[in-house]
Amino acid sequence: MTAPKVLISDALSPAAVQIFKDRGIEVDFQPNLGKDKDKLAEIIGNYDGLAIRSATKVTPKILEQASRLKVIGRAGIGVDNVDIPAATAKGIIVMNTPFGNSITTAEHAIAMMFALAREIPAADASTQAGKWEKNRFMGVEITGKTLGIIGCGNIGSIVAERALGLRMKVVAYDPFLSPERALDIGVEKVELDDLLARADVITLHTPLTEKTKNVLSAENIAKTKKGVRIVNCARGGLVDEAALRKALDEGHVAGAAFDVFTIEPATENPLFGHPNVVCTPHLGAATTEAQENVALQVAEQMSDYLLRGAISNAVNFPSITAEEAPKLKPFIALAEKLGSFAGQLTETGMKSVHITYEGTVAHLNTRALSSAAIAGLLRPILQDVNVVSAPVVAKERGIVVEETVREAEHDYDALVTLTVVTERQTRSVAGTVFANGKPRIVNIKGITVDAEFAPSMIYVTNEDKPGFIGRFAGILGNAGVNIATFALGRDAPGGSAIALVEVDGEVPAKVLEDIQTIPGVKQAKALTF
Ligand SMILES: NC(=O)C1=CN([C@@H]2O[C@H](COP(=O)(O)OP(=O)(O)OC[C@H]3O[C@@H](n4cnc5c(N)ncnc54)[C@H](O)[C@@H]3O)[C@@H](O)[C@H]2O)C=CC1
Ligand SMILES: O=C(O)CCC(=O)C(=O)O
Repeated sequence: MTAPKVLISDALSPAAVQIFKDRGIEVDFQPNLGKDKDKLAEIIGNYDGLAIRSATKVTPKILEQASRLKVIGRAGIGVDNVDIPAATAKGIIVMNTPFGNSITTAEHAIAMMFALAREIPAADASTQAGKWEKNRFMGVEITGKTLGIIGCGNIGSIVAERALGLRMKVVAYDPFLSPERALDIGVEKVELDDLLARADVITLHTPLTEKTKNVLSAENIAKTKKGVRIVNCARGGLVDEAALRKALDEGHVAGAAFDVFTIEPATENPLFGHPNVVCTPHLGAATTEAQENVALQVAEQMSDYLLRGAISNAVNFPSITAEEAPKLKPFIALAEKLGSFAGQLTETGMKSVHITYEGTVAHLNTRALSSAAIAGLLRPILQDVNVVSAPVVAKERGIVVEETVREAEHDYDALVTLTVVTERQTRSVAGTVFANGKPRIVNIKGITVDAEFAPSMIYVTNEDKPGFIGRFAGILGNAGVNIATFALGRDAPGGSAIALVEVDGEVPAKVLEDIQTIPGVKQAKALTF
């Protein structure tokens, strides 16, 4: 196997380069490339992995050229510079490092709050200009004031902890914060309007989503306490910058400290130039410690995926540990092949898919297995679908996916059963993995069979009547198609029967037509795996 190749297109700590090298991965470190999208598009096709911070924008145009890209690693938290749906559609894993820079970013928010409270940047500029304006600067004390945190996740809760240490009162608005967690952190969970009315300082720590965009709109800014100070170290776009400027100009808002802006790099912005505004150029994560953390973590995670198939902190795929990956691999192949079997036989719209995991397989990562099964199922119809994109594609098409896990209730150590409900019928197929690691199909529509998945197969359903095998073999022999293996099954003597036949080479359409003419044959289909 040739060594995977990774491109680092942003200013990551060089620690990442060393990790990739130590793990045997070829690495190109081009810290300024992210800003040159044409050059990035030109060379991205040479890489299996792309490690970035926030300067590189991974757009559909870049992804179009990324023919062998398997993983994008964001050394940081926000992945809004990556087009996740486009990456997912191409089967590219997108991972981030959700905790590596949280403390540093929380500290930046606290630093910004103090900078506002004591006007440190303006006082510094004035002092260094030789003005000694001791009477110009009159700050406010933080102790006893109320901090309103919008978004109390990793960073928000660290900010809360620090603020409580500063003897502030902390209220938090976060619809996903449980009352127990709020109690644990020591914050009062409140509604947004309550926070707006009570906070002396508001700090934002949510991602930018449709729901959080302009969470501090003109209308909401108007609901804040007069003299409020606003800190944004999360994402540009959470606050309506023009409305905030107006509120600053009118003296309703006493100060604003922004690290992030609606348009970045921010070379101009409505907030710029106001005397009570403090700005930093997206420095929230910029400490040596945080950058080492995220660089090391992203390099480890990407290497683990490229070399061992382990997935952690992916935003578009369930996690798979390095220990789990080899155990999962044969079952991923089984799930994909069972899906493919059902997909190749499905001719009408699918309504739902039910996947049952029994025995030892029930203890594996069934979400990953279900993604593989759905990819196999949809690929005969959609081609471009893959293990990463399959669940999203199924959802878009209105296909309901359900999973059941249970202890073994049969002879197999592990059994995966896939049931597909279409507009016309319900079809089940089940398989297992033998000790040699090879997936086998063991049941079709309730009829026991035993066959390996072969590159070229013929699937026949027929009435269990004498004479079928002789005629079938005759048709294949006359057409020069060699039979490699032959698996038969039936529900009862004289009942419904199934033949799953491995052949060498492609099955000519004429052969299938002739098989259909054998008395009692209901369906004959060529399958490929
Ligand atoms: N300035 C910088 O350099 C950095 C900025 N960030 C940004 O900080 C933000 C927060 O990061 P983490 O705390 O790690 O994320 P997180 O996912 O742990 O926390 C986000 C919180 O926002 C809450 N939330 C989601 N929708 C909400 C809504 N509509 N209203 C209120 N709360 C809502 C979530 O429930 C969650 O608790 C991210 O957007 C990230 O991009 C992160 C690191 C550095
Ligand atoms: O890499 C950076 O400096 C930006 C960090 C950030 O915004 C994030 O991790 O979400």
